Amino acid sequence: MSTQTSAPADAVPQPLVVRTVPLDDLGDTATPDPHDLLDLLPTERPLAWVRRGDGLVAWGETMRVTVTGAGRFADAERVWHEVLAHAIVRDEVQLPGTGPVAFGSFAFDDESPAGGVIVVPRVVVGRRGGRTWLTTITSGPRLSPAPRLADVVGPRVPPLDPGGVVYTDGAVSADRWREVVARGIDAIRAGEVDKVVLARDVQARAEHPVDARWALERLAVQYPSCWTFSVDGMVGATPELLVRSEKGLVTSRVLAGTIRRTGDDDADVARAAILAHSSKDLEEHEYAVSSVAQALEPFCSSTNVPDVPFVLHLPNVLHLASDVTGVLTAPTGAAAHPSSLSLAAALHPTAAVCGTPTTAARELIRAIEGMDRARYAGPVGWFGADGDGEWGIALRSAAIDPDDPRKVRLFAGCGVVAASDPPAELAESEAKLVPMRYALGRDASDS
Ligand SMILES: C=C(O[C@@H]1C=C(C(=O)O)C=C[C@H]1O)C(=O)O
Repeated sequence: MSTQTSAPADAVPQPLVVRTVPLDDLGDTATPDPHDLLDLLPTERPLAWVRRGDGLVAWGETMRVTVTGAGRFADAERVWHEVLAHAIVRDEVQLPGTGPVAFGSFAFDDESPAGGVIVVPRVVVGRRGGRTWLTTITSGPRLSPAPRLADVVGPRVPPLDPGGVVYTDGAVSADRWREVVARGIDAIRAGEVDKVVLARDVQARAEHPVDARWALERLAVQYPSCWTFSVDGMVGATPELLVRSEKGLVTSRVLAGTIRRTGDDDADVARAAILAHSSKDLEEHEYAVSSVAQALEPFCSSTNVPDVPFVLHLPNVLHLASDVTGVLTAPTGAAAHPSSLSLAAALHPTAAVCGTPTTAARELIRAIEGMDRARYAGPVGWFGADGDGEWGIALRSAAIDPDDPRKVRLFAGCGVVAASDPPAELAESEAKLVPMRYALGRDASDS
């Protein structure tokens, strides 16, 4: 386990200086458009967490903390608290996402060299429920003057078109991945696990370096009910919220159980009904919901777990979905309730992306999946000074290669139970690759 900061807390010569001011000149707040926020982003290292035009975009790096190992979440959180302890903050808006903010992305597996990162940006622009704000985070001896958007936003450079994209096999070819799924089913039948989530990657090579903003804009428009994110080269639009923690209330959107859409609305209504009654999918879903409910329980005075899932309609697939909620309480002996990142650490990996039981499923994934998931299926999101924040599961996502941004690794996985069928899972994984293929494409039908 190791922690590295580009500006370690004890070596930061000056405290963080954080100013949040209201912003009036950002689009029509009554009908938020994701472009209003995303259009502000520069090409270099854009940070984003947006949904239906609300959320946060950020750029610049005042501090970066890289972590590895099983303690990666706790290490990141410790450094964040150390830095905050000395921060000079004036927050004139006082909403979730105002004041100091850090974005993070963490590896799925404790043993992955991808580890994790939190980035404290230099500039954040946020919007929520018709209110918009600007935060600057610098370091210095005293409070800086109130920032103005015009001073911190560069000239708008439209997202760069990646050009033609060629797709090739990732670590495991599609054919061989069917065998991986078959091995997973054998392990379930042998009683090693009840459910395992198996994933694959696909390598994309674009004609030009991939500008994350190109993907973000396409994803935010096409997948408005998802959380469109960009943190340290990890880009995607996830439908699955690992945890949101806000003023003592915690929410998790659990997905598991999937059916592909046909493109025909009537047929899809019929498919939604099939999904809602499919015992195989309901079983997969139940494992995922129980894992979240059990992980939240020690931190909550009460939880609400829906009896039956609803069907979430996305352009590419339909999912069984449950919104689990809870009221946070301080665990015995602790003064405060845990931060959103600690909750994410406690929840991760849920059975929606790992399996049941967790340890055996993770071992099975290590043994048969044949790739390092890196930050795919790990927590991605942001948190603030009070620990509140939002962490999604990095699904429907891709990693832009930092050494060669023409290269992008796309990921997709599927929950496997005893009744699963390898060719059907392969087809489901293809459907889950559609959002990122679309994101790298060039016109509406490109996917
Ligand atoms: C693993 C992924 O998705 C997860 C698996 C699902 C399933 O198997 O039905 C559904 C949603 C996600 O929890 C992915 O998109 O890569």
